[in-house]
Amino acid sequence: MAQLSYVSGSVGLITLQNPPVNVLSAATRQGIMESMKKALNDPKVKSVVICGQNGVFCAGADIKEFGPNISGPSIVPLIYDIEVANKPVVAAIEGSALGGGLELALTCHYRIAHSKTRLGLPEVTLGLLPGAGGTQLLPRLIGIPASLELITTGRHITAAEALQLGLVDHVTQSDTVDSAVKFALSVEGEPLDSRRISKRPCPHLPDLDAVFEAVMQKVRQKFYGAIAPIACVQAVRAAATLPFSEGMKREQQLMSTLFTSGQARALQYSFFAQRAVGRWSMPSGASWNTSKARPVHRAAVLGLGTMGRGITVALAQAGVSVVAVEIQEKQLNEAREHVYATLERGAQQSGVSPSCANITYSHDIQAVADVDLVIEAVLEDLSLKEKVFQQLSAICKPGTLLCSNTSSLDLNCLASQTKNPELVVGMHFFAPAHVMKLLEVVYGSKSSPEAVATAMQLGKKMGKISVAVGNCRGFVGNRMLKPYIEQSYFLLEEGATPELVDKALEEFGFPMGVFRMSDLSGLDVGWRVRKEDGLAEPVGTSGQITRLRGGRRYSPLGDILCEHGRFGQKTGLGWYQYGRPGGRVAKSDPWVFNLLEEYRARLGLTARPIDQQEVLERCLYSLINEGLCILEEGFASSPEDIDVIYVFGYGWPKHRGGPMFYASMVGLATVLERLDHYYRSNPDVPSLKPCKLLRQLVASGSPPVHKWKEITKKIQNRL
Ligand SMILES: CC(C)(COP(=O)(O)OP(=O)(O)OC[C@H]1O[C@@H](n2cnc3c(N)ncnc32)[C@H](O)[C@@H]1OP(=O)(O)O)[C@@H](O)C(=O)NCCC(=O)NCCSC(=O)/C=C/CCCCCCCCCCCCC(=O)O
Repeated sequence: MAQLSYVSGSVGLITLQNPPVNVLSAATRQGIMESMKKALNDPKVKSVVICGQNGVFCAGADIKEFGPNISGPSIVPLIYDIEVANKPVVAAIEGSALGGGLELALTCHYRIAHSKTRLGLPEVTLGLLPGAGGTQLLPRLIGIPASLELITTGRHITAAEALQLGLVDHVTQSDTVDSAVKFALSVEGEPLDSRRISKRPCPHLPDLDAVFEAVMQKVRQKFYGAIAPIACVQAVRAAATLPFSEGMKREQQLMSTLFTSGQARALQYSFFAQRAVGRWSMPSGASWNTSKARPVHRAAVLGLGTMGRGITVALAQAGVSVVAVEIQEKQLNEAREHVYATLERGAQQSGVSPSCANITYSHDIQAVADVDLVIEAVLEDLSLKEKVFQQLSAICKPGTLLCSNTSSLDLNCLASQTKNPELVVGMHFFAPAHVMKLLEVVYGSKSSPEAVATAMQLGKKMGKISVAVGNCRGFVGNRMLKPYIEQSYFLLEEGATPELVDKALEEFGFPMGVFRMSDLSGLDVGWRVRKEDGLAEPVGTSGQITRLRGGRRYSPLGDILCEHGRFGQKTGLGWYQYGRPGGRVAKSDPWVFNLLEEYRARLGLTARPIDQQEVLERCLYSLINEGLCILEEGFASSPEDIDVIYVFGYGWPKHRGGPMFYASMVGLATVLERLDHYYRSNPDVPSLKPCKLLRQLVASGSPPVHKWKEITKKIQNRL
């Protein structure tokens, strides 16, 4: 797992060999230790170069090994043997140097990086801190402010930025190992004391207390509820105030607390879940490793409203040539300007040139005739979309993939309008489409595996985390949102306020509670759907209110707000007041309190005290229950799919893993017991009725999330 060879007469070359990304698993650590010992004891060796096989230096500790019993040599003493070595050690960094990989490089006396390398200390994103000395070494090398920023965000940086910060000594465009070997030869025999970072003092920072206080406040706000960023700040503070050995002890202390935390488990689960969703499968058995994606060189976006514009930007930024079509001239011109400005801004931020040259605009749908793939993003109206799909099917060259950005309509209806329904899939983006990471790739009953593979691959190219899901109402994300929102309305009827419900959810870790979120996305969207479903009927001021519709409890509160023109932020009024249309700052609105009181009085409902626990249980457990139904019915193929959708599309707090992981942390038996309890007192609310899969999982001893598939398969086989 690490090999010593000899080059250029006097250089010992240690190569990490643990594909694909040379993580520091037990055998690799053992290999480094033995190779280092051999090289240092060999009088022929005057310098050492450490590199990684296959163009990757090292992605850090092996996360799969984390747990109560880590075997093999400990990482900290191992890499510090490198710093104390009496022969110069040079890190030849290419590909990635992350976490423990970067810490390994920091204990080397010199660092040469290839220009395409990414470096960083991303441990915070795994619920940890850089626990192999990173919090003590980095501030001594690049100073406190830059270290705080890198360590608390876990951001990966380019070699150019690393050079600017003083994190690496040289950046090369040519062969990294060759450059490092030449460099090692040039420094043989030179004194090493000044090269040992642990021996350096931390650069002085005036107003130390004020700097740390400000960073701590920022971190608490930005990563609400997460403990790792706070521990990171505390550890860096130790570097600034304590001698190295004391700082190391503090780092280890803080690391021990994080290492066994539920948050670390959740974040590490999420790391692997993000990768697992790429290994998609369909109920037919087709999957990622049996289906070949087609190349997409040229794509079209049809409809340049908010979503269409974001999708155009995302495609252009991914280097795909785009034909952007909008039939309304005014909207087309506005879109062109908007897309241009967004690309310019993005280019300024990332330091690359904008990709405007990749886009052509047209108001004629015929312009899509020779593209490889179309993404339709016209208004969310079934008959309009059906017409568009008929046209696309007639215009596009044979084999063009036809995708819809619908968030709720039946994909099979759209596919049935085309000559080749196997070429139709959903690509459900989230607003803003060029920013949000999530993409639901929806397969209909006739979608071909090749079409799914192509949409998944295009999503990856656009930097999205793509999840393949089945074609049920609302797909996965929005379907689960329905019972969550429904419960929040029922809670208002029973005595809660929007503020109380939102506070509970925001303290749980959502960036916005359900009511603030609804105000942001627009209350009229759901209202239109409910009207189409025949649920929302005008109430008026003196009309009768029926709470039982379609055989189940229904709350018309959202409809009443819409009847008063309160569509949320865009109208300046919704569940809160915003001062003006488009305002962002939510303020409590006495109008809403009065409405709730009058509403309860009209229905003879008595307000009762509701606590945060009840809000969380009812909103979250009903959402979890719906997720389990989706798994049971096979519209998502694994709990990881659902969790990734919720974390990356719906603001579920990352450090809680996702709804399925959270349920397993709370205890499936507890979730079942609470749902049973609430369903008993609300038998007209079917979303509170625990689903079969939940009962089955509990009956099987509540296995961990990665074992649920065995049980879902059994249920599906019986259906
Ligand atoms: C950028 C990447 C490196 C590469 O990206 P890409 O090319 O897209 O490839 P991927 O698909 O992402 O990855 C390929 C496969 O490799 C797997 N992988 C990647 N990284 C790791 C890893 N670090 N560990 C394990 N596996 C990894 C990945 O899953 C893929 O496989 P598969 O498809 O899933 O099968 C990108 O991969 C990336 O960003 N990787 C993560 C980098 C990272 O986060 N590194 C930091 C790791 S944590 C670390 O380094 C910590 C260091 C300090 C260690 C100190 C340890 C002390 C422990 C003791 C603490 C005391 C406890 C006391 C307890 C008590 O008191 O009891």
